[in-house]
Amino acid sequence: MATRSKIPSLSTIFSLYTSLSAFTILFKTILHEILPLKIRTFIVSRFTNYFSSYFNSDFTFIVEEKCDYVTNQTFRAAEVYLPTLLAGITTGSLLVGSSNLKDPIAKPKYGIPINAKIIDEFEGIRLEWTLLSAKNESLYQSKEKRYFHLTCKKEFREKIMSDYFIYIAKLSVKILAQRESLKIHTYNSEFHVWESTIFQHHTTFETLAIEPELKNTLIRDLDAFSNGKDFFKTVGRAWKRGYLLYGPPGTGKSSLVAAIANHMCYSIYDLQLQSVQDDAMLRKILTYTENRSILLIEDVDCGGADASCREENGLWSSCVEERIIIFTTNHKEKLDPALLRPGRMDVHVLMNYCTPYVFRKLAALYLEIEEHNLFETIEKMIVEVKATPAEITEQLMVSKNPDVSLKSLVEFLESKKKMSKESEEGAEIKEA
Ligand SMILES: Nc1ncnc2c1ncn2[C@@H]1O[C@H](COP(=O)(O)OP(=O)(O)OP(=O)(O)O)[C@@H](O)[C@H]1O
Repeated sequence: MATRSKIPSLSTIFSLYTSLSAFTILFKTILHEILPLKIRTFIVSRFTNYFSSYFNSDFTFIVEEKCDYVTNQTFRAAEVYLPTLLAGITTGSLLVGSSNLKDPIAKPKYGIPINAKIIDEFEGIRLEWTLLSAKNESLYQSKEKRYFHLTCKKEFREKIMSDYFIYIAKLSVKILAQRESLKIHTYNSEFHVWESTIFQHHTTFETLAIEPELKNTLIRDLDAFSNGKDFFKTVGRAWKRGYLLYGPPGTGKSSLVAAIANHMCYSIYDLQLQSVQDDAMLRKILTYTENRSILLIEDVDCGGADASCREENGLWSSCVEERIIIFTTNHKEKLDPALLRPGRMDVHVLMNYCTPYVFRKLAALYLEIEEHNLFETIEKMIVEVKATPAEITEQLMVSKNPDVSLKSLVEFLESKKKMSKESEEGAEIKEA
């Protein structure tokens, strides 16, 4: 009975509803008549925001492609890491492709499709990634802006911030170290951008003909650099290494750069110093390069020594890590002495004319032979005549038949010897 008496009668409910409706109409009228449109919109939006964030338990991180004008490393890590999750994705379609020019029948890799949701799980936390794209139209150009949304439950926000982003950054470094194709970036000074293409130079330390001591010293130096993060930190130096490769044209300086890139699995940024106008421009160009890469400045003697010295002054060391800089020159004697001072370029490498060892290595590579009855003659001539490895390889490629190509090489060396003798005699006559 007591329970029954608490239930309101139908007439009470009806009269309550009527008075409530009347109040709502009256309130709406007051709102419309008294409050201006701007204030009404403001009140409504504040209510909407409050209730939507109260009921929505999700949190979204926005990861843009650029951060403080440089490549956002979190974006880069996501770009490298997410394709590893795509094999199990349950969308109706997937982006696939292969950039492996060395192996045309290589299995294609997954790419990240725009707008597709990619689900990840980290320590039991469900995460949802989406790659988005927006067009940024300006007066002069239309640029595509890409960014990721990473959504998780609000309560995991701190965990994701402190652990998950570091986890994917570490994984991406590992993945990049195993990638099969490197890139070469060339600076386009007209549009102020680095243009990239697949790096196809197959030279390795195995196929580079250099003296064994030099090869072993270089490999040891590169490996020590690669494992030296803690050392560089302890001694308070930026984690970078500078190499100066010098020697006559055709002695393998560019081939050595390729061997270093392939050994380290680093991409190359090829910069023409002539296209750099001042320090500010150089700084900007360098901030758009990624770490674990080689900055290559070829023919540094050709009018850019000032800029190379500026660069050496360490202006970029603060913003990049794990970097190798390689300068090449055919004329070391023309370089600004400031660049050659101790502590500037860490390693100076002379790439010189062909030696008997280098010749044998080239014969093994190009003709697949270890011995031949012309070897002794050729070795003797190589000691007397200055011939570059590039000149020797040209002769070795004359024919697949070793008898033919080695004979051609002997003739080439004989004519070179004759020419140098004639020019020496000419010089003596002039002096007389
Ligand atoms: N040490 C070497 N081992 C194997 N091949 C070599 C070597 N040196 C030169 N070559 C061959 O000669 C070609 C030209 O050499 P490379 O471009 O590396 O010389 P370089 O010293 O960089 O010349 P430049 O100063 O003109 O740029 C290479 O593509 C390669 O085929």
